[in-house]
This record gives sequence, C-alpha cells and structure tokens, in this order.
Amino acid sequence: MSLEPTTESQQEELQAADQSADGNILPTLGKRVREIRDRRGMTRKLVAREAGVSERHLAHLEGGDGNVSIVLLHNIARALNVPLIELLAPETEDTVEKRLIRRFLERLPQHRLEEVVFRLMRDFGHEEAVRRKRIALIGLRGAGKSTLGKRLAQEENMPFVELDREIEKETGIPGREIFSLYGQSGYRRIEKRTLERVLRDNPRAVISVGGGVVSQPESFEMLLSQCMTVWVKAQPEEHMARVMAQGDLRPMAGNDEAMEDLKRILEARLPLYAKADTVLDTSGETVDQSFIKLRQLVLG
Ligand SMILES: Nc1ncnc2c1ncn2[C@@H]1O[C@H](COP(=O)(O)OP(=O)(O)OP(=O)(O)O)[C@@H](O)[C@H]1O
Ligand SMILES: O=C(O)C1=C[C@@H](O)[C@@H](O)[C@H](O)C1
Ligand SMILES: [Mg+2]
Repeated sequence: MSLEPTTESQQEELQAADQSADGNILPTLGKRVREIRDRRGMTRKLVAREAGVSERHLAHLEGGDGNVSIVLLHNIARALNVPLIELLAPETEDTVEKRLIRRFLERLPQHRLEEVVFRLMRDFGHEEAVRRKRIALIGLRGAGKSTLGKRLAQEENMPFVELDREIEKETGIPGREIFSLYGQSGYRRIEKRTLERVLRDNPRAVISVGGGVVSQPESFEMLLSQCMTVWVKAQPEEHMARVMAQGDLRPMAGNDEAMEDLKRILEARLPLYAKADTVLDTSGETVDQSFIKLRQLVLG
C-alpha cells in the first residue's frame, strides 16, 4: 500500500496535520480513531482484535497519550476500513450531503458497492463528463479570469467566451451604461439570458464570468450545474493593484473607502465563490505560475 498522498486535498490535509504536530498530533490522532470507530459502531475489543493490538494499547492511543508504530497504525486503519491518511488528517468541513453519502456507503456491505458504482456511473457519469467540458472561471475583478482563461482556451483549442462582452454584444451597449440604464437587477437579468444562450451554444468552452454573477442565484446555479467552476482568487490588495495597473483608476478616484468596499464584497461573496468545484489562489504568483496550476486543476 502506498502511503503517498495522491490528491492535492490530501496533501493539504497532511500539511495541516503537520502544522498541528507541535504536541497535538497524538490527541488529534486518538480523537480521530475514536470518532471513526464510533461511526462504524465497532467496539474497542473488536478493533483491537482485528488490528492485532492489545485493547489497553488502543485505549491509550484513543486517549491521546499512546505513541504507536506506523505498522500498528496501518493495521488499525485497516481494521476500521479507512485509508491510513484519514487517521492523520483533521476532519474537513464536509457538506451535510457528503457526510450522509459517506455514512450511507460505510454501512453498505462490500459486495453491494460495485452496484453503487455502476448506478452512479449510469446516472451521473455522462452528465459529469459533459459538465467538465465547460470550464467557468469566477471571482472578483483582477483575479485573472480573462488572462488565464484566454490562454487555457488557446492551448486546449477551445472557444473562449467572455460573458461580460457577450452581454454588451447582446444589448449593443457598454456594460457600464447597462448598469446605469437598467440597474444591478436589470444587468443580472440580461446576464442570465446571455448565460443561457452561451451554455446552449457552447458544449465545450472556457468561460470567464463577471464577479457579480454569484448574486443572482439562478445564474449561479446554472453555472455550478453545467460547468466545471474555478474560483480564481487573490489577496484584496492584489485585486485592487491589478485592476489599477490595467488603467482603471476608478476604484481609487476620490474614494478612500474603495479598499474597504472591496474587502467587504469579497467577504460577503466568500461562501458563494466557495461553492465552485475548485479554487485557484493566484496570490503572490506570476501569470505563468498560476496558469500551470490552473491547467493541473482542470485537466488533471
Ligand atoms: N498570478 C496571476 N494570475 C493572473 N493574472 C495576474 C497574475 N498576476 C498578475 N496578473 C495580472 O492581473 C491582471 C488580471 O486581469 P484580468 O483582466 O485577467 O482579470 P479578470 O479576473 O478577468 O477581471 P475582470 O473581472 O475585471 O474581467 C492581468 O493584467 C494580469 O497580467
Ligand atoms: O464584481 C462585480 O460585481 C461585477 C463585475 C463585472 O465583471 C460585471 O459583471 C459587473 O460590473 C459586476
Ligand atoms: Mg475579465
């Protein structure tokens, strides 16, 4: 069995576990073993027997003061039927749905899992493959959606669609004027209509979507369900500096509170942007570095 973390999230979990290693590792490990054992409904006696450790040793481990060899830990993980890494990593904040699904699967006997895989593939496999052919980049202004999206589309020979430009084409007026003529809600209405058309016309594309799309639930739901979404983010100061470097001095012109506004908007949108399939943090990185990460995230 390989002990290497295979996915980025596993690597992050291990790093987090590493950071908590300053004295916390044994209590954390003990708590995880106990939690998983309880979740499985297994007695300590049973786990100890299946893992080939004494009950006393296991009790010490669960109490946070028993050091344990990697081989024994491996045996305990096997007895609990979880990958070793799950014992070492702090539990991530899963959604209720993910927890329910996991619990459901844990209770199914091994011989029925093949059927579950088959049904999932049948019911969702195709849809999911289709969804992943459209890559939508979301995030605040200056995140790098257009810069990185255009390059990804070029390299992968896919159409590149800039939703804000499509809205301008659809209405025949610049975005800023749409805002002053129709207001925020008018803009979002047109955006929704335009997004429907773009998705219909482009089964395969890279789409850069204006940062405000998350405030229109129907549009955002459409994006999440029909595209592989990437939240492109940076530090607030970088968003601001990048927008200004592009020659748009409006954010700062006579407005000392611009930075505060930006932080507030980012904070308010965080839970929404966080619904994206994946996150690309461009903080402190060059365009080239972020592009390599993006390609890895979406193409694997
Ligand atoms: N790591 C990075 N990744 C992406 N862009 C970066 C990075 N570092 C600096 N930049 C610069 O930041 C700017 C990002 O602008 P871009 O127009 O791509 O953002 P955007 O997310 O499309 O914004 P908007 O919502 O206004 O359309 C570019 O000028 C780019 O060169
Ligand atoms: O972040 C935002 O609120 C916006 C970003 C732009 O791309 C446009 O979608 C619009 O100007 C709103
Ligand atoms: Mg852009």
